[in-house]
Amino acid sequence: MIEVTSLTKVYPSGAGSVTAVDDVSLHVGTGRIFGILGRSGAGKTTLMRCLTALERPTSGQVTIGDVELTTLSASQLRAARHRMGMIFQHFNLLNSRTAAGNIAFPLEVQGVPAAERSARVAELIDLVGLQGRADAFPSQLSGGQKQRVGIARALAAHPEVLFCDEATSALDPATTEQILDLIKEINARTGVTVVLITHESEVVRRICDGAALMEAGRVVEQGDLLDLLTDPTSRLADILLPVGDPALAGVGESVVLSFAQGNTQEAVISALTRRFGLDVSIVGGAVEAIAGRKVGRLRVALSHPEGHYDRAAVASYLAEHEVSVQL
Ligand SMILES: Nc1ncnc2c1ncn2[C@@H]1O[C@H](COP(=O)(O)OP(=O)(O)OP(=O)(O)O)[C@@H](O)[C@H]1O
Repeated sequence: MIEVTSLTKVYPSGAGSVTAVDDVSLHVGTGRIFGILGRSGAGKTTLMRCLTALERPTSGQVTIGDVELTTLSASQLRAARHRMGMIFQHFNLLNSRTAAGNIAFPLEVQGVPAAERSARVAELIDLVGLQGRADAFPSQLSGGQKQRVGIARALAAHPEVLFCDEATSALDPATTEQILDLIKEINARTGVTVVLITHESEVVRRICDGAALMEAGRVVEQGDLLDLLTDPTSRLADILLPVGDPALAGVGESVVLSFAQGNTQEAVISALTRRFGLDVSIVGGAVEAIAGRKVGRLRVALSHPEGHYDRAAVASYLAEHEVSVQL
């Protein structure tokens, strides 16, 4: 479990200061895959550096498991960091060491005996799908293979949390998918909690079960991904499953219908026409398999020949059919 409480990080800047992280509170349950999405400059890297104790916050607390990082001494912090794995956008491998040598490195630093180290490295090579490449140097590996080495190295000491800092931003779309799927598989097999910071909505859509949206140093939304995606007012939902500009609605009232269920949405749309006499035109829509469910958002323009309709009845009919809407 990760608990962040009122975390603020202020950097001095020229004559003034920059608040890179501004009063952020976050909760990430054990074993979850949690994505922190934000544009460049939103404060993601600074937040990640505070979570991994590479940076001391100006104020606030970070608790990982049962350890409150902000109260630890330098040596206690080093020990706490052994319980965290990190992977990076540019892999940060040692070019003079083979894949196996890179994976073994943190175990050497921690003084793990040679025989135990080689057994663990062999296990990790298998886990990340690098069979046959253990003796290759980073310069002989593709970007995706380098990130597999990075993941294996991060997992070497059995961390409680795997932190991923823009881990797929340097990879092409197909390799990105493979690496994300690998992270998801590792989470399922080992139960390691995963925290990803990213500016790519695909990362959150593909593997996360929880997410936060960061803007100008603040977390403006956070929670269970399915709850956010089925909340018609969610900004994160608009980013992850965009459904078109309300201005394109033309005649009628533009509303978003959100659902996380089977194929009943077509029936719901026709019921709006049959039962309530509404004209419904579809402006835009997106349906994706997210967190193991089929999740959809649909922007429709609603109008009624008489100019008004029973909004409460429509809202409760939709709610009965597990379709969320804000009317
Ligand atoms: N060491 C520092 N000194 C001064 N200002 C900093 C420092 N590190 C970050 N900042 C400022 O804090 C803000 C947030 O930066 P941060 O790198 O955390 O954002 P980000 O969301 O990770 O962006 P990017 O994806 O571009 O790295 C920015 O305005 C940045 O200029």
